[in-house]
Amino acid sequence: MSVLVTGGAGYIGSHMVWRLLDAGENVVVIDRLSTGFDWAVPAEVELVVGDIGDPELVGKVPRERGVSAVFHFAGSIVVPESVTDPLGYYLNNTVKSRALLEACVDAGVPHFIFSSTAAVYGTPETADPVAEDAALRPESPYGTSKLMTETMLRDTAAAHPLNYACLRYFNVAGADPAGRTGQSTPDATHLIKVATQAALSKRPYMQVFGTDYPTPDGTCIRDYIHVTDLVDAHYLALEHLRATGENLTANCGYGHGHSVLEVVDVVKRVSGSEFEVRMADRRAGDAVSIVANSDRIRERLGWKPHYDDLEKIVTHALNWEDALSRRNT
Ligand SMILES: NC(=O)c1ccc[n+]([C@@H]2O[C@H](COP(=O)([O-])OP(=O)(O)OC[C@H]3O[C@@H](n4cnc5c(N)ncnc54)[C@H](O)[C@@H]3O)[C@@H](O)[C@H]2O)c1
Ligand SMILES: O=c1ccn([C@@H]2O[C@H](COP(=O)(O)OP(=O)(O)O[C@H]3O[C@H](CO)[C@@H](O)[C@H](O)[C@H]3O)[C@@H](O)[C@H]2O)c(=O)[nH]1
Repeated sequence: MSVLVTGGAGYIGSHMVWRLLDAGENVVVIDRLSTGFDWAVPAEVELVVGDIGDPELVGKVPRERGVSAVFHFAGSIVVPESVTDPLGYYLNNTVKSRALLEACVDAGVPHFIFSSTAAVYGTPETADPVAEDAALRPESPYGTSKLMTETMLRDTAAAHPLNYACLRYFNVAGADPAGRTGQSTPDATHLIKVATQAALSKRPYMQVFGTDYPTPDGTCIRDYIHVTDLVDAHYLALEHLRATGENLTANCGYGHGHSVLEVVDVVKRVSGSEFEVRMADRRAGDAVSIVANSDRIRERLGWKPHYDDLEKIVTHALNWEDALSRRNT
């Protein structure tokens, strides 16, 4: 039997692949390599280059490889891009997830673990950490495209012998502490990635989007979760589905946040680089503050994070960014 990882050549998916290998699982990856890299997939893992929306491909792989669980990471992930290209996002994140799900039902795959997002909540009503039963009011086509897949999963699991976990990630950052993989997309827009690139002079400067928010230092607050703790949560979710068959929707975050300026300060301190930071206007669509209530994942899965420390997250991100420079030259 094997475990299928869609998007396994991407940032989070490649960490999942290593986590599964570390646990002794057989792994197969489907990735079309739009933002992922073939070299990010370990040599011992079969990489099927193709699209999860291709019914022939997704019809074949689960049957031929005896797939007993799917981790579904493949998708489009840039919130502002989804605003200008909503149909592209509904196609890649919703329509193609439907094709994959149908193939899983047809092949009798019992367990499905889905990459959802904090963007399903939109801007929370209060500054308190947001729990899973909060109102679901996505503010972008990206968030809606993910919520629609959550809904498809719920309804499919009610009708077929398939169970699922929807894991709603907050801000994923950092890299494999052993240096085996990391965030490799050169034009990624995520704060910690951008700041580490500025620290290593891969960018001439970075910008802080908005300094007049109603927060202590005027910049937005996010809950940054180390990618290794995130993939640990995924593996626990798989064990939970295998053991209990109970569906689960859970936030993945630590339960406390950091402002943009705090992140920038930590990157400067850890890197020892005084890179230029320009204060800029607010970026469209940014929530002021969003932090996870993570009680459910801790209680139901017994999840205990090991890297709940911004300095460690930044250190690992910097180490990977540095290693990438050597790979690119
Ligand atoms: N990075 C974050 O902070 C974050 C937060 C919340 C949710 N997520 C979700 O996690 C998942 C992984 O994100 P990531 O940061 O690793 O992004 P990524 O872009 O690094 O990885 C996505 C992978 O999917 C592949 N892919 C995209 N569309 C595909 C398709 N139609 N068929 C086959 N392969 C396809 C890409 O080539 C890439 O390798 C996404 O679903 C994203 O929405 C990410
Ligand atoms: O160069 C930069 C990049 C970001 N930011 C700010 O940093 C914060 C975090 O931004 P970013 O790292 O782009 O993440 P988010 O926009 O919060 O979105 C991420 O986190 C969401 C979950 O919270 C996921 O759904 C998304 O896929 C993922 O991109 C925001 O206030 C940004 O305005 C800057 O000031 N300068």
